[in-house]
Formats: sequence, C-alpha cells, structure tokens
Amino acid sequence: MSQSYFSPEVVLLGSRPKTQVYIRSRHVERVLCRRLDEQRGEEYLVLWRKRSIPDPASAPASWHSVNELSRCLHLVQDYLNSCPKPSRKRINENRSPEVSDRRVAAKVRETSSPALSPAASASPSEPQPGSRDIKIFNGVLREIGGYIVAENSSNNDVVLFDATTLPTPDMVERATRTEATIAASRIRYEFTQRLRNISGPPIQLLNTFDESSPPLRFQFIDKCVIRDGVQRADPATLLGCTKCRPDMGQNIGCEYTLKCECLEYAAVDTARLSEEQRERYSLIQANGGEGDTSGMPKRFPYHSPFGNRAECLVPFYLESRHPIYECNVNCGCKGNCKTIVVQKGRQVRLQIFKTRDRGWGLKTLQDLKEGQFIDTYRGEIITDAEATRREEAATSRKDSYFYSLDKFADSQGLQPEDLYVIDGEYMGGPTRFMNHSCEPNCRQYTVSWNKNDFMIYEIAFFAIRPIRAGEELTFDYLDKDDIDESQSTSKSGQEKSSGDGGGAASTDASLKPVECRCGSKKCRKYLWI
Ligand SMILES: C[S@@+](CC[C@H](N)C(=O)[O-])C[C@H]1O[C@@H](n2cnc3c(N)ncnc32)[C@H](O)[C@@H]1O
Repeated sequence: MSQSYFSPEVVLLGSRPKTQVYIRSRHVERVLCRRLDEQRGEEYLVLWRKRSIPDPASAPASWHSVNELSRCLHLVQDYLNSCPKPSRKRINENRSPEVSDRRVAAKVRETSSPALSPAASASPSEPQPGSRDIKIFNGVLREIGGYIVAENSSNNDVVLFDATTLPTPDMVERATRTEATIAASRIRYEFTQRLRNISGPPIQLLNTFDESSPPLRFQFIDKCVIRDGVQRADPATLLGCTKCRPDMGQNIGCEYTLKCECLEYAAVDTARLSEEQRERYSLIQANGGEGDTSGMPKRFPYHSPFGNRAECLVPFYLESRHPIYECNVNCGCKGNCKTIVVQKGRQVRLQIFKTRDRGWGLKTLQDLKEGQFIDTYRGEIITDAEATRREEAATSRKDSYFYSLDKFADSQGLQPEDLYVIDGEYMGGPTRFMNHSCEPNCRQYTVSWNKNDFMIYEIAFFAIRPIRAGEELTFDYLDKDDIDESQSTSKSGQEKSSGDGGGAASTDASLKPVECRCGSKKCRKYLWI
C-alpha cells in the first residue's frame, strides 16, 4: 500500500502510521464530513490542499481521527458550525424521507468542491451504484478522471464514486446520525486552555445549550496588534508630566497639583476655578471651547468611593464622554498616581457564556460598582481601507467586530478614510463577546496616555450602574450619547469630537439591519439603528 509524506510528521494517506501523526492546517483545504467508524471511532474527512499533495494522482481527501487533527481543530470546528444543527428532538421525530433528502442535497451543494474535478458541472451528482457501503477508512484514495478510487485497506476492494459530490450524500446522511462528541470536547478543552493563559482574574466558559465552543480561530491578546499601513505616533510624543513626583503620597498625587500636564486636556473643574480663571474660562467657552485651559483645576477621572480596591470613573466622566487621560511611563509620578487604572488591566472575574439567541455573551462573576473598569476592547488595528476589504471579502453577512477609532475625527479634521479600525474578530479580549443592549449596563470610553496621539487610543468599558454578579455585561453598539459641551471644555477643543463615534462594529449603511434581541423595554428593534 502506497504512502505519501509531506514531512516525517504528516502522513497524507495510506496505511495507519505506527507513530502518532499530527495534521497541520496549512495542508488542509477544509474538513468535509464526519463519520463514526466501527473500529476507529469518530473520524473526519479531510480535503487536502492541492498544492500540498506531492503526487497529483494522490487522493484529495482521507479520513482522520480527532487526535490526528488536534493541530487544526479550528477546521473541524468550521465544519461543525457549517452543519445543520443536529437537533436531537428532530432526529427522533418521524421525519419524512423527503425532508431528509432535501437537507442532504442542500448540504452536498454547499460542501462539494469543484476543485476536485475540472469536469464538475458535467459530472453526475448522484452517488455511484455501490457507493452506499463504502468504507474508505485507512484506505488509499485516488482521483481518476473525476472519480476517486478508494481501496479499502483491509481487503483491497476498489469502489468508484463521484469526486464532485464529496462528501457523498450517503456520507452526509450518515454524518447527521452521528454526534461530534470527541471533537466538541477537544475543542472546548482547547478553548478553556486558552482562557487559562489570559492575564488577570480567571475567565470561565459556560454553555448550557449545546456542545459548541467559541471560535478557536479567535486568539486572546493583551495588547492590540498593529497591522500594515497603521502608523503609531512617534514615541517622542509620549510626553509625561514633569512637575509631579513619585513621593507625593496618598491624596497629594497628580490630581492635587494643578500642575500635572497629563491632565492638560482633561475636563475643567469649574467648581474650583479662581475668579480670574472663571473669567478666562467663560471667554474660552464663548469661543466654542477653543483656548488654553492649562493651569486651571481639572476634573480627575477616577475615585475610590468604596476604599482603595475598586477604582471607579467619577460621575462627570461617566456622563460626559470626555476623553480620559492617564499618566504614562515617562511621567514624573512614576506610576504612583491614581490616574493609572486602565493600564493596570482587567481586575474583574468574567464568564463567556452561550446565550439563547445572540451567540456568545459576557457576564461578570462579581458585583461591580458604578464606574468600575471592566476591560478594554482589543484586536487588530487596521486601516479603513483594510476594514472595507475585509468587509467585502466576507461572503455572507456575519457578526461584526469592527470598532472605529473616530473619537477625534471632528476635532482634528480627520477624514473617514484616514481613521483606524479595531477588528476584534480573530484577536482580542473577552469584551469581544459583549453583546448590544438598548438599555446597557456598561459604556465604552476613550482612554489615552498619549494626549498627542489622536489616532490610536484605548476603548475601555466601565459599569454605568451597579451590576450584580451573574448579570450579562452589555453596551450600546450605537453610542450616540451627546457630550455635555458646556462642561467638557479643554485646551485644544478636543471635547468637540463626535462622542465615541460609530461605536462598536459596523457603521456600513449598506448592511441590512440586524434585529435586536436585547429584550429591554427601550429596545430600538435593530442593531446600529
Ligand atoms: C461583537 S459581537 C458580540 C459577540 C457575539 N454574540 C458572538 O457570539 O461572538 C456582535 C454580534 O453579536 C450579535 N448580537 C449582539 N448583540 C445582539 C442583540 N442585542 N441582538 C441580536 N444580536 C446581537 C450580532 O450578531 C452582532 O453582529
């Protein structure tokens, strides 16, 4: 029996190797089907990438165990997600064969690969006589004239079936009668292992509805990943405060100095203005917010209303949407400053859970105070052009994970095509699983520690009311809250930016409205509207 090797580790076809083989995703086009083999258990039919097959006459597909696929489980997950949901109730029902056949046919149309045969359209799509009982486990497959020749390894029977209908209707029909138990539990195990590696308090996974797990294609990251065409601000622009000191001590930190340059653009604290400052400030306001407010007392963003443990956003910032500025590594306070909250990262225990009708969602596992920081929205930072390209490349409507960094677009005169976008689909943090609500308990805020960078900053989520442990965390994807212009004036006029802009996800008007299932009394019925 012949064997083909890509590398000593990867066996494409042929008899069972004596050593364990691991299939690498770069060799796999996709996973086509599953079956429960009497001897080998749960197996998956792998369609090989053409370029990965050394001999063009080699088989385009072969069956493999979950173990052999452990390095490309995301491809198995893609296949499982593409399967019609095996509702146990329906399978037990006495369905008419007609219904069953339609389902199989549809599945075949979806999954058959024209790449298998140039004569795809001309080839018959019916299974060949005799193919119903085919067992190709552990066998050699060959493509000859649009057909796959499968030799059973045990008795060398040769059976022909149409390559253009791989998986055959028979395979698909059998697959609907098997459970993907081993694959589902391996995928879940793999995802929970990833959760363990996330820095910060533990994150749980809970699914009380089915066997599925969040996508393994998703990678947890601690920091945003900068992609091609995105320019980070020159490090020289990361200016720190110069007059503050690390030994200022409790209650005499940057917030009390009136000299902290990091608060230069923070909101003016009108209650603490001197007579002279009040007059100057009135003129600035009359000038549409344009003017120099340095030296004026500023509103410090955070406080610890319940002792030092939970640092919370003060009500002014919670309501006003004014950008929040934190000190940075170049600051004179050397981090001994209460402005540093978001930079410390998530301090909250969370759970990613399966919702009934909105995919995955995020819950808090602990009580949260009003104003408490939860986590940032992370992902790949891409250009607007790349975001458009990714949107257009999506073959069907799918969940949107785009977040436009447009907070300073108006104030800085930035054109939409100049703006950057965070794409949290394949990389990000747990907040990527946060769903929308028209009556949310969290809100997203612009947080920056480089006040000279108007293109890249953090999107940070804070609780906007006390939240009980076990509640789902939600925010409004269409974040249209008005800025309190009268209060949030600053030196550069940044307060005039368009709120937090388009907010999460897509602002593409061409997208069909997505029905909102937040269930709140104030529901606007559609997302992004
Ligand atoms: C950023 S993702 C949120 C996580 C998502 N549920 C998941 O499973 O990955 C945004 C997508 O979640 C779904 N979604 C979020 N909130 C929803 C809501 N209130 N009603 C319906 N679908 C919602 C929509 O499909 C939306 O495109």
